[in-house]
Amino acid sequence: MAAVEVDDIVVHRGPEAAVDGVSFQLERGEVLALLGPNGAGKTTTVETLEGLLTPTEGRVRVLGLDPAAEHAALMPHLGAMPQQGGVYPGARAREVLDLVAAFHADPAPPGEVLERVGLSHKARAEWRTLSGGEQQRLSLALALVGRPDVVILDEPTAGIDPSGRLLVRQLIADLRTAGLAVLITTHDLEEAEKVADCVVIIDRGRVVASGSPAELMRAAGSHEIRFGAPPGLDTAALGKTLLVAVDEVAPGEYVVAAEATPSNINALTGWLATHDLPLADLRAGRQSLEDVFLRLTTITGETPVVRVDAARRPRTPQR
Ligand SMILES: Nc1ncnc2c1ncn2[C@@H]1O[C@H](COP(=O)(O)OP(=O)(O)OP(=O)(O)O)[C@@H](O)[C@H]1O
Repeated sequence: MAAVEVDDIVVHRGPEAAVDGVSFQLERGEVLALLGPNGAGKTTTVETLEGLLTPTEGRVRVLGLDPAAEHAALMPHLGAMPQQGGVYPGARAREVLDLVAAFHADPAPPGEVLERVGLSHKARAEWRTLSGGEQQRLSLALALVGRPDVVILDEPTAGIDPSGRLLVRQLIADLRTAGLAVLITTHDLEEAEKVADCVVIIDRGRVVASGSPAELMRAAGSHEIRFGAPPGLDTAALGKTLLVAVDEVAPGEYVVAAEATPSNINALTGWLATHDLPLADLRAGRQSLEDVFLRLTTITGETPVVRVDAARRPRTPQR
């Protein structure tokens, strides 16, 4: 049994379906990143996993439990970090953590948790006096103090400084190593690429791609060779030789839509040599997850250009 199972759920917020046929699974010891543009349905999905919203169609299970109908049984095992803290403004950081720890049968020592999120020095500070990033860190501590089996972190690094981001990434990696199932939503695609075993990209309430970051980048045909040479090369002729598209993306800067295999590099340098053209620089590259994301999601209000479904998830076909 997967730690989290989401099967073809439809979730309404008002008359509109904010989530419209989303499926994925998350195993223990895995990190899944839910990505998507603003309004895609990430928080709606997360709130459904937390039992705060109920799907009108489909099925959700967390540790085999229905999060809405079996909320009380699930809560001790689920650590959730909401997008907004929801903490009483006058409460002190350590007090809030102690309070939440007291609800759990076997909590982690609150002092240690505060230390792990780099907030020991603010233990006595009131919530309202914490900076945005510090509030985020405290929310993360609140999600972890009950020693959960499944952790859901809604934008865990939003507003957190670069060293805090590293800390959160390390923390997520530690949780995975400890065998927890970790689901994060994020707009930080570099973060998703670094920490996630599986990425699910949703747009307008539907899954447009899922798979490991590497699978997605491979499936999107994301390899390229970049090189510098004199401006105005005959890219059509070079493209014919290489049997792929060649673009001059800036004067004297070229991108070949091909993997940097020895034979492709050989063909490219051979063509330049034949035409007595100098090679200024040569880089083998891979597009980032951000490139893939932008290709797949609706950033202009038009229909997504490419749809990839690279991995075993979702199990059921998307509608
Ligand atoms: N309380 C609500 N009442 C009605 N509609 C809502 C409510 N909350 C969200 N929505 C709508 O549901 C859709 C999905 O919103 P959701 O918050 O799940 O998106 P998201 O992917 O988390 O976005 P973001 O990246 O901006 O946080 C949006 O169209 C949003 O306007």
